Amino acid sequence: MLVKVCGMRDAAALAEVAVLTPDFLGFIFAPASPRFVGEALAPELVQALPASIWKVGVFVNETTETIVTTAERFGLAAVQLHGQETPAQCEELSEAGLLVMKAFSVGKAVDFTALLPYVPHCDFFLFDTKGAAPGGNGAVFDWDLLKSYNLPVPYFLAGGLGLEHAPELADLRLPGLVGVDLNSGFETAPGVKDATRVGQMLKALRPIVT
Ligand SMILES: O=C(O)c1ccccc1N[C@@H]1O[C@H](COP(=O)(O)O)[C@@H](O)[C@H]1O
Repeated sequence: MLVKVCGMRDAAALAEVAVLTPDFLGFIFAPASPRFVGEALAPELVQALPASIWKVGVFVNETTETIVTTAERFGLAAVQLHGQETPAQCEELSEAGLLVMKAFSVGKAVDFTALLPYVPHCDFFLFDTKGAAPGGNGAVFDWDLLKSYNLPVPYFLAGGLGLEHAPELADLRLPGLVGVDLNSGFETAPGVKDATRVGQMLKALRPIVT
């Protein structure tokens, strides 16, 4: 199971979590989020992270130009699009050399056919719980809705995941599921990850991590 730890904005916590070598580290560039990177992290700090960790910029309805400029500034190799971004914008970002992860909000039902135009332009999908904010709502959705997923794009499961979900996630088998996204459930304050809890989750999901 791939693990993405999202919403990094505290330099000390970032250093502690990076040592645990999650597969992906996420940085939020949505100004309305309490996890907005803003001036909290120097670009050089993000650029200096181990090359083995994918650095992901999370954006909500930003222009392609802003996303590409931010990615270059922080040395991001991947983008997570967490708003109403179009398939055409996914294509532009993919052509700019970025790994593209398109997030979709899940409510009481999902229509996977609506995702078909995104298939050729995305490396991953991410399913998150529909809520008041575009992301980071800290709520879990009904994972059974993903049992009928039949598209060729692998996806991450997100939305309110916490350490209490570790046993269920370790055994979870859903078509297309390749990873999980850890965010507000692993914080001592918004944007301050608790490396101890992240480490425990990694150990549960990737038992070879010591
Ligand atoms: O975390 C945020 O503040 C945020 C803001 C805007 C877009 C995405 C955001 N986070 C993403 O939301 C999901 C679920 O987070 P949570 O576990 O419910 O806190 C996750 O993919 C984050 O990357």
